Amino acid sequence: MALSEVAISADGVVRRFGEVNAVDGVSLTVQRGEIYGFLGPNGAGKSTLTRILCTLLKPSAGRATVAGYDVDTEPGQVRLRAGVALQEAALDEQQTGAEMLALQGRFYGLSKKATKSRVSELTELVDIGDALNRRISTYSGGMKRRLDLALALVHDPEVLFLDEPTTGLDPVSRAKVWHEVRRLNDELGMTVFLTTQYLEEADELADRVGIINKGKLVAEGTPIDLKRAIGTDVVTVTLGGDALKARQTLEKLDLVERIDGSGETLTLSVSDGPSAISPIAVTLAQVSDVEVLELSLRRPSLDDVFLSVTGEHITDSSSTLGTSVSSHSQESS
Ligand SMILES: Nc1ncnc2c1ncn2[C@@H]1O[C@H](COP(=O)(O)OP(=O)(O)OP(=O)(O)O)[C@@H](O)[C@H]1O
Repeated sequence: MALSEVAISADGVVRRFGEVNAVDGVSLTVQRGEIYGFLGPNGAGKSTLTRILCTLLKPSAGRATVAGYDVDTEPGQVRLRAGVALQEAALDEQQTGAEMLALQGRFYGLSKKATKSRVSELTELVDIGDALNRRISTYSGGMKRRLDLALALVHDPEVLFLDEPTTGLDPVSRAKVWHEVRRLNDELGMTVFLTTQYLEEADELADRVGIINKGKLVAEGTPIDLKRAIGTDVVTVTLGGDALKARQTLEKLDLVERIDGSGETLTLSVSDGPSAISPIAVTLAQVSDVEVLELSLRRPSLDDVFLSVTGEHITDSSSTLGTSVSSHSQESS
């Protein structure tokens, strides 16, 4: 049978928990070989859709396929072709990494010989080499995630599901996971469906991003197209002194389309950032009792995309991995 070009499809998928529509009519398509970033705040419905696609949860309505098979009616076929690393890795702390990988190999019906050669391939692929023969209880958080990733790959899946693969990891471990995901995609052409609440992660890794809020897909596209569609640049001003007075003055400038934020830091939407920045600086310099502590121009971020479609920021600073969204989005735009 020819391999389907569509790796994942969801058509009007709904999942209810009592009164809550955790997933509320999501339709999306992921092509083979894509990295699809499913971005949204806590409780948006990311894990629920992932669990449905991995056959761990039944949809209340709608239809979904993975690798061409229906997740509801052909779950066995889907499981053979899908690798899954969920948020809570189910690792047995008393076993070694090698033992768990061998067990997983047997679970998928690989012979002892095939499992051994697969384990050595995986050791290289996910960079867990010398820790494999240690008990999992000695692993760091990053090591556990990488072992979990290796476990998801034992049966050489066509589609890899990663549910928030870097939540809680330090920057070095996070960079390693990103590197591995890219390598799996580049070298093996593996399709990756990755949920994240981190803007940078979606921006860095995903070919396309779907933004989910309250169970609904509210925007979808390449990170660059999504940000371009905002149509404005962003000027951020940090002020000392009478910030309210500064804001009122800025509101009178025609070139400022919108001002968000309160207190000392204001976010100004402008259609042409480079030509707006100097009138803004000159205007602020003329306001008495106001000091400009910082003035910067940036391209829109995925958070600005989220803001424009939902009226809210995606979440607090935890979504930005502790780095400035602005500097990152400037680099990647
Ligand atoms: N088993 C369940 N029973 C009842 N409600 C649930 C269940 N699982 C999820 N929910 C609810 O469904 C909604 C979506 O949850 P989900 O875990 O899919 O969100 P998420 O985007 O993955 O968030 P997080 O990043 O916090 O994991 C939330 O309101 C959650 O409380």
